[in-house]
Parts: sequence; structure tokens; C-alpha cells
Amino acid sequence: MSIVSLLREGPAITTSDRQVRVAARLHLPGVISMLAVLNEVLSADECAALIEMARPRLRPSTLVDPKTGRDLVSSERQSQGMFFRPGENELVARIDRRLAELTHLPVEHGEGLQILHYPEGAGSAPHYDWIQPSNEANRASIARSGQRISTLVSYLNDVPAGGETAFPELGWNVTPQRGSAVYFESCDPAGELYPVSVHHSLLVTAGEKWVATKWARTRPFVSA
Ligand SMILES: O=C(O)CCC(=O)C(=O)O
Ligand SMILES: [Fe+2]
Repeated sequence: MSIVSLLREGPAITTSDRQVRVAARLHLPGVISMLAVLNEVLSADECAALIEMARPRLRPSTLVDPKTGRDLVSSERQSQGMFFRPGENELVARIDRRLAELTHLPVEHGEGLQILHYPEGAGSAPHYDWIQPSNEANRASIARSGQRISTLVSYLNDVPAGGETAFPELGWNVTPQRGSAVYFESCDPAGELYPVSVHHSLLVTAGEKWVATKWARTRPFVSA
């Protein structure tokens, strides 16, 4: 069987410590190699523990200015975020390994797990996770580690209303459900962008939203 995407095959993916169920897969050759919804990625206890470890370390989320490569803090109501270092404690190491085992990429290709918190009224603007080679910092990052090829956004809580991960070019919205995740690929193995991977978080209209994002590169990740 030829590999159509980096996501492992089958209706369930066996990792070293958990069976992850594949609820849906979208594979459109030449358009996007994979957009999938996964269930039972994280346990309720793991979701709660990640939130509590992240909470004291949250900082306003920044957007990278595509022209300068500098971080911009948006004036709109936005999320707050933080990064764990790869494998920085036992729980993070276990989750880093499990998330890598969902794919055909080694754990070393993963960036540190990012936690985002959206308060009520917050969302995000449509964007690509693909790194634009439009400034020196981004070109250096691509030179060190390759492109960001895959994204796994795991939902750490049930959002009472809103907060879906939306793919406007595909008319596809994923509802946040604790322990579930959306997986997608932003480019092909050669690094060519899939424009339909553009996505954003819809506004949280009631309650709050917590997610854990794992990005993986085409080569082992080396931080700046
Ligand atoms: O919060 C979401 O639903 C999407 C998160 C996201 O796009 C990202 O972390 O790059
Ligand atoms: Fe994103």
C-alpha cells in the first residue's frame, strides 16, 4: 500500500499507550493529502493536567508579521499561549511520543507542544501553519528544520458554544470536543503549500476554549 499521507492508516491507530480512533478522513489528491478528525487522543486527566501546567505560563499570542518576521500582538480580543519544550516533563514526553506515533514522522520532527487559551469572545484570523519564506527569520527556520508539514490540534475542553476550527476553503468546521483532535497537512513532501489548509478558530461565543497544537517539520526540529 502506498502512503497517501503522513497519518497512519486504518480506522484506529495503535500507539504505545493508547488506541486513537479515526472518526473521518478527507484525502483529495493534489488538493490536500489529509484532513482528519481523531477521537480519544488524550484522556480527560491529561487534558486537565496540560491546562493546569500551562495556565501560569500563558502570554498574549503573537502573530508573525509576514514582512518583518517580528512578533505582533494583536489589539483584538485574542488567545493566550505558551510552548512546552519537547519532552520537558514526563506527561509532555508521553504525549509528544503518542502524537508522533499517529504519523509516519519520528518524534524529533515535532516542535514543542503549544497550548492556546481562548477566552469568551476570542478567535483567530484565517492563516496557514505553513511558514512563509518571506523574511530572514522564517527562511532560517525552514533551513534548520524544513517546512511545517503537519498540524494536530487537540481539544482540551468541551466549548459550550462556538470555537470550531474552520477550514473556509473546504466549508468544513470541526467542533471542539475534549480529548479529540483535528489533523491536517499544510504542504506536500516537497514543501508545496496546500492553499485549502487555510484555517482559523471561530469566535468562542460561550465559555472558553483550550487546545494543544503539535506541529511537525519535514526534518528534525531545531529551535532558533
Ligand atoms: O484553535 C484552533 O482551533 C486552531 C489552532 C491553530 O490554528 C493553530 O494552533 O495553529
Ligand atoms: Fe493554525
